[in-house]
Amino acid sequence: MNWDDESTNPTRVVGPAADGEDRAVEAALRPKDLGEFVGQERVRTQLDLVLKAARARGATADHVLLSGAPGLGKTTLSMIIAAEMGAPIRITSGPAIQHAGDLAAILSSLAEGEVLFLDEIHRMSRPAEEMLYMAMEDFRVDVVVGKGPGATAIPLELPPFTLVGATTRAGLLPPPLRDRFGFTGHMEFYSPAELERVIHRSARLLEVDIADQGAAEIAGRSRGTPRIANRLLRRVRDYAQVRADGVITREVAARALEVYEVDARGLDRLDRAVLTALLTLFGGGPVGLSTLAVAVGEERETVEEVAEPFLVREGLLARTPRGRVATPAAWAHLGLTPPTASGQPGLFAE
Ligand SMILES: Nc1ncnc2c1ncn2[C@@H]1O[C@H](COP(=O)(O)OP(=O)(O)OP(=O)(O)O)[C@@H](O)[C@H]1O
Repeated sequence: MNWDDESTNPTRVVGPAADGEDRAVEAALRPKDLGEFVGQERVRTQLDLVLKAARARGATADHVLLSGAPGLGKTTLSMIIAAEMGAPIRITSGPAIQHAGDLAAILSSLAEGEVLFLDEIHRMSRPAEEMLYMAMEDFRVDVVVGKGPGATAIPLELPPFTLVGATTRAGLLPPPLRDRFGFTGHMEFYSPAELERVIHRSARLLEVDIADQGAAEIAGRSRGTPRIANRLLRRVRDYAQVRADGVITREVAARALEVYEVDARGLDRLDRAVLTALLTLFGGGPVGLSTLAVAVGEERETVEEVAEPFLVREGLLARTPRGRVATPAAWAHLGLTPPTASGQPGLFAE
């Protein structure tokens, strides 16, 4: 099974990247203003001040950098910024801008005050990135015409605009780019209570009948991510329609998510396979990544990049210099007992 490309992998119901169905329904579920946007109090309060101050000055808002994992609401916030400023928005991404000319074409066609949302800004090409520095600071680009010794740079004035850059890793951005943003917002994973609010709101929009406990059950399995919460809600709705009376109760949600192999903590089959192998075959570790990957019949990269980040975040697995090690919480989660002194003691075993 190919788990690597989460964007095309239809089997991973807890993958954070958007799939085709997500894209089709997300537009309808996006909050339209800051008041509707759930959670992220700090970013919301700070952004509210930035936008209100810009509006009061009759100016274009400062450039904004949003960092955080996929599915936490960066695209949604960029649309809210445009809406709050009463400005149009243009959406593109770093990988779509291969040449500086691609960027020049976009920048030169922006309207005054327009918001340019640049997703995955860390994946832009170097020449485009350098052009962006000048555009952000001076609202000007140099368009190079011709090649070789005869090439000339023609300066082009741009209307003031607001760049909203999004990145999963702010640390990957070169400091000169990072420094040109007036405001940086770090998006955190959502608490279960916040996800419950997201789920109730989406259920209302999708006209799905859901009990508080049903929403809590889905929230607990959504890995801190609204996109996953909305996707699980849709899968549970299907189950409720076909196998129950359409109402999402706690039992219906739990049964539905069992069908999709998402456990009470949001682990899926791959996550559990990795943990089970670590505990049952290697006594909780330490064990090398390659050995662990062979044991679960997956590629090293799949284990390292798809399964491990969430297991580490949940405090179920630790990456140590000696190899992968299960924590006491991992034994408890799978209902297993760690080996005693007569067995093979793990790093965390007493
Ligand atoms: N704070 C929030 N309140 C309510 N819904 C939210 C919130 N954040 C995200 N969502 C929902 O989650 C979905 C995914 O959000 P969005 O596309 O903005 O994430 P993203 O961070 O841009 O992801 P990616 O980096 O993969 O593009 C949206 O449909 C939106 O409805």
